Amino acid sequence: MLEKICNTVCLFGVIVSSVIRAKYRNKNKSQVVMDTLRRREIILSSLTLIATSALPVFHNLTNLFQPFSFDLPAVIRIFALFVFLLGQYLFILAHISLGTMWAPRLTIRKDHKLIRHGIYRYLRHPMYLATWILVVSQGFLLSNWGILILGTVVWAIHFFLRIGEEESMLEQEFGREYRDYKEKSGSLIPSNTFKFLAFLFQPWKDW
Ligand SMILES: C[S@@+](CC[C@H](N)C(=O)[O-])C[C@H]1O[C@@H](n2cnc3c(N)ncnc32)[C@H](O)[C@@H]1O
Repeated sequence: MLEKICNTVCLFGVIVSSVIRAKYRNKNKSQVVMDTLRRREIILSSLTLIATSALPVFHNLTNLFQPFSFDLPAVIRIFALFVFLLGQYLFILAHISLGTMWAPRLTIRKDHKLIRHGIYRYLRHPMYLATWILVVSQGFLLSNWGILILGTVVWAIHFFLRIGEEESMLEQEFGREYRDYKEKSGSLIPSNTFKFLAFLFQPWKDW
């Protein structure tokens, strides 16, 4: 029963993320003026999508990674379920705050604005934090080494290659404003934990 719930939540999570991304992708029509490392980003984004979303869904439907399954006490699975839902929540909040400035690759748009409100007030990379949480908790939810290791390794490569490039690109575009923002926010760990937690309980006060 618990296994079925976990599998369904994972599937549901992939559907929710895809719907959100499609919504913001369609909204964003303004011209791209900078597309840093385009080819590398297309390849890495595709691999990340396959390893963290497509394969888990495929496994869910076909038992593709069955030989890599492991047993997990119910209490750890339930914990992983809550962590996974927290990751989804952060992912949704980050999309709401970043709005039309969101892009799947490293791009700067015409009239690009630096977002410093909502969840970005505390964290510069809430989507990446959410992705870390989702990738790891998903491996435990599905209790499968194949899903856990493949997703984590592919995402880790993408994350470590991308994060420095993204910060340099934004610093080049926004200069002093970005350096000031960097001083006042955390990368993956919130600058002010208490205010951050308060924000998570009432995000509508500062979308
Ligand atoms: C996939 S999003 C990830 C955003 C962020 N790193 C995160 O983890 O939430 C990458 C795009 O967001 C844009 N971006 C990242 N931080 C931004 C900010 N604070 N304001 C505006 N655009 C931002 C970049 O231009 C890039 O094209």
